[in-house]
Amino acid sequence: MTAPLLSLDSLAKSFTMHLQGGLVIPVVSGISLDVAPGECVVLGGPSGAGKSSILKMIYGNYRADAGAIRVVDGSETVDVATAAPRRVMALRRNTIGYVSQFLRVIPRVPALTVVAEAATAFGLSREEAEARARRLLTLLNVPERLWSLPPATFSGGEQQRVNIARGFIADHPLLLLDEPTASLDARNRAAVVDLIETKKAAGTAIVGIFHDDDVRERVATRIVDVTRFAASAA
Ligand SMILES: Nc1ncnc2c1ncn2[C@@H]1O[C@H](COP(=O)(O)OP(=O)(O)OP(=O)(O)O)[C@@H](O)[C@H]1O
Repeated sequence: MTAPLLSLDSLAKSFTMHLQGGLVIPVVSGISLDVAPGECVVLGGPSGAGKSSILKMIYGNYRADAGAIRVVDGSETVDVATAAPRRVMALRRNTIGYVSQFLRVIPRVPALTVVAEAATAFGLSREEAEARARRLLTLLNVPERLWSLPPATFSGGEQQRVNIARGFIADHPLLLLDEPTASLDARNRAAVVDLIETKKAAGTAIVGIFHDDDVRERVATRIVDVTRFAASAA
């Protein structure tokens, strides 16, 4: 088997509610999972099982309570669980892409620039970035008349497609997808499935959450039910 790009080792997460007298809510524990280049591992399980929390730990948004999150970054391996914030920021720039369920709207910046900026931040030239942005917005059926407008007034589905274009434009070796197809119609879901297949074929390692069964079945190389990592209250 190809060496993993991402390795979760005995990872655990609970939340401490400081305003509730320090109440501890255990979420997941003992997560060990390897993801190789070209694989798409889908996290399954019911609402509240901890799927998004796992993605947020890998991206460094949530701190892990225990365990390691090893990510291969060029010739180095970085443990996100213990890395300094500056190292995590560099990982996000070069190695880990993340598509959340909603676009964080940036005021006054046109949609084409919102998308292209993710590629220039990754190190591509402005020309290449804009060419890729145009191609992706076309593939995702975002009408050209919208490209020069800021996405603040776009519909939910249009904003989400700008968000997906932004997440897919660079060549990050690891891509985290948190329900990217949630607000899309069948045609655009199919466009996202095609984009995921292209990334897999290019050797990107993907960890994703998809509520649509048809999308999940089409893109998953493996489905991991996270309820098997359910943590119990101490
Ligand atoms: N920042 C937070 N503070 C407190 N509790 C949180 C926080 N984030 C998540 N939780 C709790 O952790 C549990 C897991 O949430 P998470 O969002 O990871 O689940 P999920 O499996 O992705 O659910 P869904 O499918 O509904 O999105 C939930 O009980 C949630 O309330």
